[in-house]
Amino acid sequence: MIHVSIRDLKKSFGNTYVLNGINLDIVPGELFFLLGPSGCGKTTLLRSIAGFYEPDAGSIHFNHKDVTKVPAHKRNTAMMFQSYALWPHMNVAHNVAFGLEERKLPKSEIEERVLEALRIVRMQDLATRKIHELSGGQQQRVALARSLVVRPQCLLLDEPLSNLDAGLRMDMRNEIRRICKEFEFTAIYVTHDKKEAIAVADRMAIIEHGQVAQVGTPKEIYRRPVSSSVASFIGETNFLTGYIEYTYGDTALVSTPGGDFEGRISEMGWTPERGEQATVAIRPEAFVLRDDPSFKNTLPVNITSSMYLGEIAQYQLRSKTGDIIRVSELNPHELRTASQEFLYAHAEPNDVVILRNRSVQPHPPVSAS
Ligand SMILES: Nc1ncnc2c1ncn2[C@@H]1O[C@H](COP(=O)(O)OP(=O)(O)OP(=O)(O)O)[C@@H](O)[C@H]1O
Repeated sequence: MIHVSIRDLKKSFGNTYVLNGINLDIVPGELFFLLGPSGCGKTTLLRSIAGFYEPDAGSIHFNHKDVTKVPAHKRNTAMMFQSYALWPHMNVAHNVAFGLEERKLPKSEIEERVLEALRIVRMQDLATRKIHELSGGQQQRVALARSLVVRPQCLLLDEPLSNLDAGLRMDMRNEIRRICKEFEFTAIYVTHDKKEAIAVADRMAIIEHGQVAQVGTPKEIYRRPVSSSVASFIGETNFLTGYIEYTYGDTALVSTPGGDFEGRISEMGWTPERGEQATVAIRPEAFVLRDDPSFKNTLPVNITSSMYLGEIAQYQLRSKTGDIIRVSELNPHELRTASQEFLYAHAEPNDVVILRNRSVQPHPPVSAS
């Protein structure tokens, strides 16, 4: 198990910085996810950790040892790619053994380690099968065994499940978590699948424009995002803008044109001042539709469209001031239909996040000059 420490990491291609000062600590035995929009630099960061790219600036330490300039084959990491590129003409065991044979290890040790890796992924009974005789999920397991056979200190996974269908993905993500936890790997996992990350990660980093926007457990990031971009990246969110009325502890009240909302302040160390602009973020499932206007934290709305989807009902609503609000109602007994009459969309303060308003910057390429 290793501790991976990344400091001020920068990497450019041509004159554009793709990693723009990454700082991260991944603790021993942690299953850590890198998540973010396409092109934000996730794969570049993973490849830098593997040693395939040398950064322009900054450092990478494994257990306090500086590996920034150590070549990939001496880092004791194993990387599993999106396309798992197995050799079709070789059988399972031979595919797994290949990396060890290249390293010229003794035959008996290779056999022992291949068997151990196949046991971990529960493929020991299919060791002599040809790759083309395996299902997609079984091929995936062979690719994982091939990564594990080198006994890496750190397992790096780049979209490892993107070639699998939905059912297999679910099985394999649970399997990857089981293996990482049982054998105490430090693992760094890149995906753009938010549900996969929320279900499997111990912690995750949201990367935006080559920088870390937020680090936390899936619950922390889902329930207390630090910005509107993180909030909307990780799940659907309603935003209302307004002004701070008052603050106490980690709670603030924001007055929006449609109604007042009390909620939790998104960022540690930010003490909003009265009159400061702020944004209220509320997930669709955090709203409850009521006929009674007497609740606090409520927005008068009318329904513009509604859809029954079995386990949930989805509503699109319009507030008096024209804001479009989306609400999901779990286990709906009846579907409310579009009407001109006002209902009241209520959210508990604990489910409301108060975000600091920052001027939203479009993302120009950052010059590496
Ligand atoms: N070898 C390279 N040469 C030039 N540009 C590159 C290279 N590798 C990546 N890039 C660029 O760097 C940016 C980040 O790429 P990267 O693959 O790290 O993003 P990502 O977050 O993994 O994206 P995705 O989710 O789409 O896989 C992209 O604009 C990409 O085109």
